[in-house]
Amino acid sequence: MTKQSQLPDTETAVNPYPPVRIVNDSFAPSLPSTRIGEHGPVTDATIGVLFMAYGGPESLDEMPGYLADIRSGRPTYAEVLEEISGNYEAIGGKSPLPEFTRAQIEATMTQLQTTGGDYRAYAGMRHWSPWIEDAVRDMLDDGIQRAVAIVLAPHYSKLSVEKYQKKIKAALEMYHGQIEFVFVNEYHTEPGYITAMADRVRMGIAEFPEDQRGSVHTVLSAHSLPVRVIREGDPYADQLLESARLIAQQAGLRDDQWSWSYQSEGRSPEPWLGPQLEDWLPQLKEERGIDKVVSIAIGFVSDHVEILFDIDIEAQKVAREIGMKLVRPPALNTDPLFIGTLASVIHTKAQEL
Ligand SMILES: C=CC1=C(C)c2cc3[nH]c(cc4nc(cc5[nH]c(cc1n2)c(C)c5CCC(=O)O)C(CCC(=O)O)=C4C)c(C)c3C=C
Ligand SMILES: [Fe+2]
Ligand SMILES: [Fe+2]
Repeated sequence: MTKQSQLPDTETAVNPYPPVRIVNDSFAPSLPSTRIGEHGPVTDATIGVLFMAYGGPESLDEMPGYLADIRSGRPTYAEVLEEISGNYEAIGGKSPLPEFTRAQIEATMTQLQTTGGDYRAYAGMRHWSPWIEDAVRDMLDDGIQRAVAIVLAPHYSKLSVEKYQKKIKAALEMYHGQIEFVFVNEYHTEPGYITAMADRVRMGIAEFPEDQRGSVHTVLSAHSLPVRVIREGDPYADQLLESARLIAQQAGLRDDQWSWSYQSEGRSPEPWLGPQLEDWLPQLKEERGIDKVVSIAIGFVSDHVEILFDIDIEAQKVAREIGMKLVRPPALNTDPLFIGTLASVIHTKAQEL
């Protein structure tokens, strides 16, 4: 999300609302249960796989609760609620993230079944239902003793992956349960992920007429974080650049044919990592005369609001205003190379159990 509303003190807080899902008769959530796919009897050989994702509201009614959780109970102001709800309205009134998450888990489990391992899938969201805590409770109820935990985000940060992992540990304490977990921390240099992203670059360039392709510039981006976090030693920014260089190399881009930017800066007043995509595009145009761009968000593995709104609507608007053609190929979603990567890192990690 962008920093449209830096907040004056005078605004009115509209919550804390409790972060609970509002359910009505016609509501069918994409992830109605933490258990995904076949769930027969658990044996000593069974390995649980806990897939974790950010979570997203599936109706605008859920927005106050969702934001209350993201903001860790700090009040959400009316202007912020209105602005973020407006962003979701612009992309269809709901987050597509839970649906993509389910599809990614189902596809990964199909791949994992070919390894001969007895894997059982669970879904747990960090900021919305079904919660990571629900998944851990269901795993304990099912008698799971050993498990792999993976976040549907390839880069490690103490503000992302570590927080998901801490939720598992807190849930085990809360339920006085014991499961031996091994954690996939990152998979940002896995060849399948890199190749799948490089394919997206090629896909984007192919959208331009053949005689223009040599002058297309690719901007790789990821969610910004406060600069302070990186100064404290967080590996997130280094991992992103490592991925970006590998993707550009794999896509056959020269150094002048690609660049890096951050996106979706949060609202806190401290400095966030930049440049932000919507500032970087005009700079590319002014300083280097670039007017054809492919935009790829390499830190996200599915199409959700940070892409569908922040790039497809906001960055597109900036591009149009400066006479730039911006192409944004689809996110990885259920790309077989990416799904193969997930299955392979999970299976490799499971050997540690
Ligand atoms: C690496 C860090 C982050 C990733 C990846 C990330 C993904 C992500 N975020 C949203 C939606 C929202 N995020 C918001 C705030 C927010 N996000 C991060 C970090 C990552 N998010 C931070 C540090 C913050 C600030 C939190 C705070 O304490 O205020 C918000 C709230 C409003 C806003 O600031 O814009 C939303 C909404 C999605 C959908 C997403 C993708 C999976
Ligand atoms: Fe955001
Ligand atoms: Fe976020």
